[in-house]
Amino acid sequence: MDSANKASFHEIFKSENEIPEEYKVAEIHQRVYLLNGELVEWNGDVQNIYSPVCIPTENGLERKLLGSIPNIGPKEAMEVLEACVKAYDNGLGEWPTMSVEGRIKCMEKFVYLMIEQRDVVIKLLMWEIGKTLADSTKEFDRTVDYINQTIDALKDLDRESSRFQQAEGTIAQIRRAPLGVVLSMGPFNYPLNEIFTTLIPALIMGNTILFKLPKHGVLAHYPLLNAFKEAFPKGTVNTLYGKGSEIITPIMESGKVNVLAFIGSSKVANGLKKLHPKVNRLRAILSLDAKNAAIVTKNANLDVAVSECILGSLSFNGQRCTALKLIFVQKEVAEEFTQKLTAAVSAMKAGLPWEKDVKITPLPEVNKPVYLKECIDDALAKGAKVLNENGGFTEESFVFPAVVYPVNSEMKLYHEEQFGPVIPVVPFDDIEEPIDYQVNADHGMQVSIFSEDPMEVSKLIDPFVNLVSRVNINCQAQRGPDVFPFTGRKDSAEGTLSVFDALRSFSIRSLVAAKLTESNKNLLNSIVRDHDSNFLSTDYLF
Ligand SMILES: NC(=O)C1=CN([C@@H]2O[C@H](COP(=O)(O)OP(=O)(O)OC[C@H]3O[C@@H](n4cnc5c(N)ncnc54)[C@H](OP(=O)(O)O)[C@@H]3O)[C@@H](O)[C@H]2O)C=CC1
Ligand SMILES: O=C(O)[C@H](O)COP(=O)(O)O
Repeated sequence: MDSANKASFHEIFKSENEIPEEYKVAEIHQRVYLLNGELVEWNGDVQNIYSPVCIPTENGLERKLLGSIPNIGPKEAMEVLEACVKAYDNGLGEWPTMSVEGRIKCMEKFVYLMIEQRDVVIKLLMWEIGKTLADSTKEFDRTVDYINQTIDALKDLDRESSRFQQAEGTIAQIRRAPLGVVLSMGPFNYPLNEIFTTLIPALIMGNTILFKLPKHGVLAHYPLLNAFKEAFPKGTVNTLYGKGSEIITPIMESGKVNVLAFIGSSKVANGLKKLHPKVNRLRAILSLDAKNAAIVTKNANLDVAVSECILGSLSFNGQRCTALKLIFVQKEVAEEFTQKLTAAVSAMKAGLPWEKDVKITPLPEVNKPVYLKECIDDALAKGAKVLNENGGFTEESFVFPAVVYPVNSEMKLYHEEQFGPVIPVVPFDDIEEPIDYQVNADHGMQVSIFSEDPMEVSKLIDPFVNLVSRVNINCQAQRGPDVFPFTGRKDSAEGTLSVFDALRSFSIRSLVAAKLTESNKNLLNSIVRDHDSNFLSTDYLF
């Protein structure tokens, strides 16, 4: 890389006085955690939280200190678990027995209090994980929408379970009952949204929750602690802060967690599952790693393919499980495609999260720049090139995206989930090659097919529908809309999330059944009206 190009990236990190006042945040030194409805004070060990945004100092670039959080130990972690177990009380606690209407009211109060914290949470997301202003705002608003959609979906579900079914002389009402104590954990790339995609449906179905936040993104939750405390009964929601390996291990080993709701890497998820002494009693709802491929055939509209592959590969610097992490391009169009791709990547603006039009921002994971360099060097040593001039340029936490070509199955970039701003491009002759990749991959989440030929598209859909859980046609891979099912095959997922699926995943269908006689009909009719007296449907079977 020549020094003129490097110089243009030195401007990325600004001194504190160059940061606009409206985007500055005060340090947060959190000394409380939520236990049994109280914000319990913590005077022990703490963990410092740093931003991926660096500040130039006399000693060079340094990650800005954002604050600190309690490092609670195993003893306190077990108290948090016990509060949760007690609040559930074998299904007899205040929360699991509360009417659906009552739970919805609590959730509505929570959303109201959450929205009051919108601006500060968005600012913290930018500082803690380096997400752009547009994407941080989207993460917050999407989370609020998700909660509201969940409330609506629960109303529909409750209406459904107010009805009776009858077959073979038996009549039954199918109720949705909670599962128990849910441990919810999530990754750093959507620290707010991902935790809430399990915590909210689990909670509203009557389970009690303890949750552990990722170390990048934990402070963005601090303004919401009070909302949890105010909105829900004691012990219903409890928080864990500290080193995952120290505090989660005893919790899992206790056997008192009924549901592990985990979004993150399969390595950590599988390790946690194994700790449960009776793993058959543990329900696991997991959303895990993926290496989604794009397939650009000779019949693709290359402009569409390039713009969607860039969105897919580089939104939030490629740090999404749904990101496109390997691009197959048919040899006939490989040169034109890579030229267009390289030009578009080179034109992307790098900078700090709140700056206008910025798409490429600093990365939170301290070791990520070194790991990405290893992957790129491995490919270079095996015959690939970085096509764009500044590709892979690194300055402390910042890495400019690299288009690497031609990548093959001997290289790390072909197999490993880079989860960062590197686009490996694989030329292919025969369409069987990307299919083989998917057959042999450990993951099976999504694929994106780019072609304008209906016959070709139709021929490709069938194998891929059976290899992954979503086939995208002429568009990038993504989780949304959140009402669509979100899952994966092989190491990519266990269970399904979405506004509707999650309510079902965090509950069990529990029957109230009776012989179909005239007197039972009358009895059940009056029971269902009682159960439903202050809520919803009057649309009964009889
Ligand atoms: N399918 C999906 O929906 C998504 C999947 N992902 C996947 O997540 C990964 C990236 O996220 P990342 O945050 O690095 O995932 P990790 O699996 O490293 O972390 C997820 C959570 O587990 C905690 N944790 C990590 N190690 C341990 C341990 N030994 N014991 C207990 N808890 C632990 C983390 O806490 P701490 O931060 O404190 O270490 C964090 O809260 C990628 O593989 C990506 O594909 C990401 C987003 C969505
Ligand atoms: O965390 C992730 O990577 C998400 O599940 C991806 O969500 P998105 O496709 O909406 O960005």
